[in-house]
Amino acid sequence: MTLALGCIADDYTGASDLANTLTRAGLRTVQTIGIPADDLALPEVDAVVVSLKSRSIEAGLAVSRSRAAETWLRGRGASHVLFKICSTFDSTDAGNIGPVMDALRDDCGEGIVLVTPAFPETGRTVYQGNLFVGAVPLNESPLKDHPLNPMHDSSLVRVLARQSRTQIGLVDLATVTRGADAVRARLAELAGKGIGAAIIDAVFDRDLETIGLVAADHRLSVGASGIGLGLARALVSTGKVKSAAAGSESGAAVGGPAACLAGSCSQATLKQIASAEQVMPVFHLDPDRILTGADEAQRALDWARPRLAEGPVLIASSSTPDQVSALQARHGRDAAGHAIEQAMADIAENLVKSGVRRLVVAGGETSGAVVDRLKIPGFLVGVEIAAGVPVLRAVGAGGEMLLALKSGNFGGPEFFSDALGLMR
Ligand SMILES: Nc1ncnc2c1ncn2[C@@H]1O[C@H](COP(=O)(O)OP(=O)(O)OP(=O)(O)O)[C@@H](O)[C@H]1O
Ligand SMILES: O=C(O)[C@@H](O)C(=O)CO
Repeated sequence: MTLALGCIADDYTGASDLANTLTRAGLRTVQTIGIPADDLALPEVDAVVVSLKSRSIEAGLAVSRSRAAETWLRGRGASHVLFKICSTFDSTDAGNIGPVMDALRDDCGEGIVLVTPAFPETGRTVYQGNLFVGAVPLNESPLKDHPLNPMHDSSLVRVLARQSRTQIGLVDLATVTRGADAVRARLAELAGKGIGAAIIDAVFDRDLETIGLVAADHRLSVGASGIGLGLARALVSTGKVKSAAAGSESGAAVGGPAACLAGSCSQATLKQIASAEQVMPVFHLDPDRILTGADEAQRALDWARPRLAEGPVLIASSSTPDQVSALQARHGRDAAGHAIEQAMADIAENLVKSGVRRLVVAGGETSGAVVDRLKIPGFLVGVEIAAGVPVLRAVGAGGEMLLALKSGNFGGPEFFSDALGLMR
């Protein structure tokens, strides 16, 4: 297998978002959980997305795991590696986008790295280096209340400069609009000044196509699914990859009981839970009980098991920003997040033991905890449920299973029923 594109994603939902984008753009793509074991049989593909759970861990660990993934991908022929980050640039001043970018850049000897989280299909655009989420700048969006990495600055040039060892430049939209050669000239100018990375503006998919053409000549880029789209289209349009039919079917029906787990506290997920209340039974976990050692997971399982034969159920830990802040003040941010993720993993593991074969999970960290616990080594990409969220078929696991891993902010109000409707 010689890869046309290697990708390292900093969380599992982000990885499936990217794998979905690459597949839709014609690249045969597989998503692996971590670096694949040597004995994992992978199909012949153009792109591998190695999913890490490195967004919110200590920067040194994020760097070492990303480096190992890069070595594996380059060893399979990937001349370009995309480090997939969140389209809302989820990170703190301690990292992890800057430190991982710096390390990968050193490893591959890249002069200047293009960076953009733009993903117009989901409302993420970048103008003059400022990230917009829908109509508002990042710092006015719901991301200002994110439980793990509240985002308070929309200027990505500033945000990345606080995290990185290199100076950060800007390639503005006027330059992108003038085309690939104009972007190349601007990058050469910035690199000549010793600048090692540049935020690049993008508002429309056509901007991403220009960016993809330029990025494809480099060894490394950093961004969300938008730059993945640009890279994939560039690989197809330059003939480096023969376009494959998008993965519109996810194999034979799996059937069996279905369940949804929500650990995301995003506004989108809160709305989706409220809609689900109309069509399926919903159990609201008590986060305080999880943190004080009560067997809240068992209480949820006792509630769920008798209901599974009648239809899907949803178990949610999600709370409003005020409730999240109050819980974190009582127990600490990391302890709260970790304990709830582990409770979700316990619930998922036991639901699967009870026969659940179709599982929808909301939230990147939550999905990471669940997929790790289920020991799933990788996924094939099926139909798209919503922008950035495909149906995933587990590969190499014990039994057949379908999953959907939803990034916190993605999907319409009916997401849970939309997903289950496509997971047969
Ligand atoms: N009620 C709650 N109070 C405090 N923290 C919570 C609560 N419910 C869940 N959490 C934690 O909040 C974090 C949510 O992160 P997660 O990545 O799962 O969702 P998200 O950030 O909305 O999704 P994404 O990363 O895909 O955008 C997790 O660590 C989870 O355990
Ligand atoms: O890019 C995004 O917004 C998503 O794929 C994601 O990474 C959220 O966790």
